[in-house]
Amino acid sequence: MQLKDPSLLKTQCYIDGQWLNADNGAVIAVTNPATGEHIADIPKMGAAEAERAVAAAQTALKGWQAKSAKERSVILRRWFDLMMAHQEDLGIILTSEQGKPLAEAKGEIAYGASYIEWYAEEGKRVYGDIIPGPAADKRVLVTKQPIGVCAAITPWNFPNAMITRKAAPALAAGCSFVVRPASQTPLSALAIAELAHRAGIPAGVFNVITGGSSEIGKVLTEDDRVKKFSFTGSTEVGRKLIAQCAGTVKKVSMELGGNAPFIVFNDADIDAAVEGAMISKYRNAGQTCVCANRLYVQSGVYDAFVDKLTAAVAKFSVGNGLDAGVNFGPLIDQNALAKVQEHIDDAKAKGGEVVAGGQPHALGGLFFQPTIVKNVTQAMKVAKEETFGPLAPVFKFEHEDEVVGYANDTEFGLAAYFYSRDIGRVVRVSENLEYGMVAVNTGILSNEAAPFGGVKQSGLGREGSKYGIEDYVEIKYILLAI
Ligand SMILES: NC(=O)C1=CN([C@@H]2O[C@H](COP(=O)(O)OP(=O)(O)OC[C@H]3O[C@@H](n4cnc5c(N)ncnc54)[C@H](OP(=O)(O)O)[C@@H]3O)[C@@H](O)[C@H]2O)C=CC1
Ligand SMILES: O=C(O)CCCC(=O)O
Repeated sequence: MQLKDPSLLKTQCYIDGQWLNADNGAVIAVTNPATGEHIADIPKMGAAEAERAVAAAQTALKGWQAKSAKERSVILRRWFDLMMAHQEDLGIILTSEQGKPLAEAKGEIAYGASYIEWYAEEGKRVYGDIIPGPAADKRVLVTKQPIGVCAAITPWNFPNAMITRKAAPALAAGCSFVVRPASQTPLSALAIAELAHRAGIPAGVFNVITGGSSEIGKVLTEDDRVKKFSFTGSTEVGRKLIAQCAGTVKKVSMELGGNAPFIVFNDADIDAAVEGAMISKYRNAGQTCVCANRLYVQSGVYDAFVDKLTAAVAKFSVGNGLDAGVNFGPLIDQNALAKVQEHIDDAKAKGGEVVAGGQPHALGGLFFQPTIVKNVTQAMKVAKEETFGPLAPVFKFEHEDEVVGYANDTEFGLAAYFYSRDIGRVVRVSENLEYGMVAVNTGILSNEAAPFGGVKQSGLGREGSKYGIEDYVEIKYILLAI
């Protein structure tokens, strides 16, 4: 890895301001999904080290919450500046462990850093209220206080932004934080810790621990010192972690699976819809929870849309994300490839027609061809399950009510997209889609100013925006008799 600042490549955990190995010296290998090359070994820590990280966060809490919001803001702003100053190196580390093309990785660094910038400001605006009391001699005061030690488990698909999106509001509110990143992508998390150290975040306020997911997860969800737990990942694991948090009645936030519909009506701007589908479907090789999973196209524009999408997909340059010109990287692992292939095979067996891709890429390894299948129906697996890969299944529909019914026929409710130029339809469909986020005439909706999150089994809580910090504070009511 050619870094301008090689000291950003950390291979130890960051606990209580110290760089540490696992007690027993065990390690986990990190490999580059594009090349299979071994990049680093990181500590395989367990319950004992996790308890120490929680203890450090508990000890550091007092000093951090005693600082003024403005003092915390100055430190967070420094963290943001450092992240942007090292955007190129952080991008290279991210691409090397995760696979997404370098331009996308650098985009994620800026996106991740934007949450730190946002909450450096928002932390100063955690307002309370003074409410007229129930009697003339009473005043009701409402204040918001940091919830306490916060913990998080994050996934491999956004190794930087899924950490900053949780840590920034926590730290801005005056909480301390322990994160356990995915074992496939720990190096981005450790680089973030190095920059937290350089920014002057006090020891114990921000901790990164790598290692066994169930062992560490058990401590982070069951230790009573942790007051708030946040997770991004699959719905299956999320359910388990919510249950584990129940024993100590922790506040939880969950960003879980999606099954995003992407609807194109006859009155849409088809070129804009194709452009939106390209980014919504194929960003990060289809591995985001807000990726379009089901493309519903009205019959009048179905053939034109499929033809234009097929032409656009043919222009992808697949390869190692660090190579110039590459804009489509590998998948994360063999399980991911197998799931994409399973969904394609199921669709083909039930009458779907592959019009682009359809199989592993000639480059071999973890590369899969960007794929489009047409003549897809509700009977196929792709209608119900999240593919989390580069497969665009295109369904045909006739009527607005029919497609809204299909779109809502899922236990998930994270993101939905649609294209239409009819203002009445835009309002109706936006209101009728049972999703936490709806994008109209655009294929990308994530930004730090907006509340990111889902309804139904896609999760609990919101991240980003003025709403995101609410999860990291407790409301205290003080009754004042005068
Ligand atoms: N909402 C989203 O953004 C994401 C959704 N997904 C969905 O999940 C599917 C499977 O992906 P996968 O990576 O396996 O997702 P997981 O939900 O299994 O992994 C997400 C994170 O949870 C950790 N984890 C897994 N099991 C436990 C456990 N029992 N206790 C504590 N932590 C745990 C993982 O650790 P480890 O390091 O061991 O993997 C990782 O850090 C994808 O195909 C996709 O459909 C996946 C990732 C992100
Ligand atoms: O897949 C995810 O959970 C990360 C969301 C990506 C985004 O913020 O757009």
